[in-house]
Amino acid sequence: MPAVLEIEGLRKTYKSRRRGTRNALDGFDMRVEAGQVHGFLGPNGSGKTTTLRTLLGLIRPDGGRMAILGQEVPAALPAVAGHIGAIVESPQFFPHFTARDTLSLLASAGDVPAPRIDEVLELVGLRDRAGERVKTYSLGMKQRLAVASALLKNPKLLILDEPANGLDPGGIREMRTLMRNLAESGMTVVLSSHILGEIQLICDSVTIISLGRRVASGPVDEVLARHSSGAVRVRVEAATDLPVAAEALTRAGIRVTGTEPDHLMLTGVDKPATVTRLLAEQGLYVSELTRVAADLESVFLDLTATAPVPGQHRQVDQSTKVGGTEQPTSGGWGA
Ligand SMILES: Nc1ncnc2c1ncn2[C@@H]1O[C@H](COP(=O)(O)OP(=O)(O)OP(=O)(O)O)[C@@H](O)[C@H]1O
Repeated sequence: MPAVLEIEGLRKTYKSRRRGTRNALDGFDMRVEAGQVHGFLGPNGSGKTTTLRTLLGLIRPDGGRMAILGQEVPAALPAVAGHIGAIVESPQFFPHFTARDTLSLLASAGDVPAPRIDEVLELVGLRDRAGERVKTYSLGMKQRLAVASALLKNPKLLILDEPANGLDPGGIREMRTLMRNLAESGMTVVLSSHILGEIQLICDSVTIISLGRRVASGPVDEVLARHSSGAVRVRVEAATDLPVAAEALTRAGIRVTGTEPDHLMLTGVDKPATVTRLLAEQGLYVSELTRVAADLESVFLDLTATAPVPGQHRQVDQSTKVGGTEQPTSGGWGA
């Protein structure tokens, strides 16, 4: 079966007189199979929005190819646009309109039959509040209205940029249930998110992007299994010594992917005895050293510290880490 979404070698360079040249996408690949909830992950500035905007024909790429539902885009966008629902920029609604007014306006503009309005209101759980003005809605309700508007055309592919952004835990859970229900009804959902625990719960598969290139992709379980090797939790006798421990391990080329109040998370540890030795050299005594299955967050943090090899044009999956510990300049984390 052809992929619902296929991207190969996508390139985009922004040029501006003030900021110079910036490679936002540097030969990026992505593939999403039908009926999946697919997570699109990357640090700030890694190229997610550029990818989604390029897919939707809002930005012209400098190279590479893209296909949606088996048709090459942007050439076939007029033919496939009716099968795509997308929220890439924060949608703006008329504050004095009700949700029903808003959807009616969009439905008549898009030739969507009126009964579909009630269907989408039901799907996103806004039917009871559909007669209230949007300005009285919570952020979560506005997000659900945005999803409802993207669902009007009953798309085969739904693309959502940060759908859980700013939502409280209850809102995030509702969004999760909605995504799963949509996938079960046969829709393919691509969502970018910064909430990695959420992506791990919600998604069947993921693509991780860093510095405009793919660093990992595949079913969530496989990505975790492939990148879990060498994940270790370490405690020392006095928790106040953890910063010294982290520094010594980092100096020796071990990646510290998490610093908790009472322990450190490490990756890339071939021999746990190395950790014991390095810490003993600092006069620190290990009280726990446990191999753990990595979660998506630690895999992500590890992978996005991976930089392309200068001068080589290939996916970062095969490239090396810069200095073992260096973070990409465009890295960073959080919304
Ligand atoms: N219009 C533009 N002009 C110049 N540079 C841009 C423009 N838009 C994006 N960039 C740069 O391209 C790179 C990729 O940006 P992009 O917005 O695609 O990243 P992102 O992964 O969506 O980030 P975030 O998670 O912060 O939204 C960044 O270095 C960004 O500064």
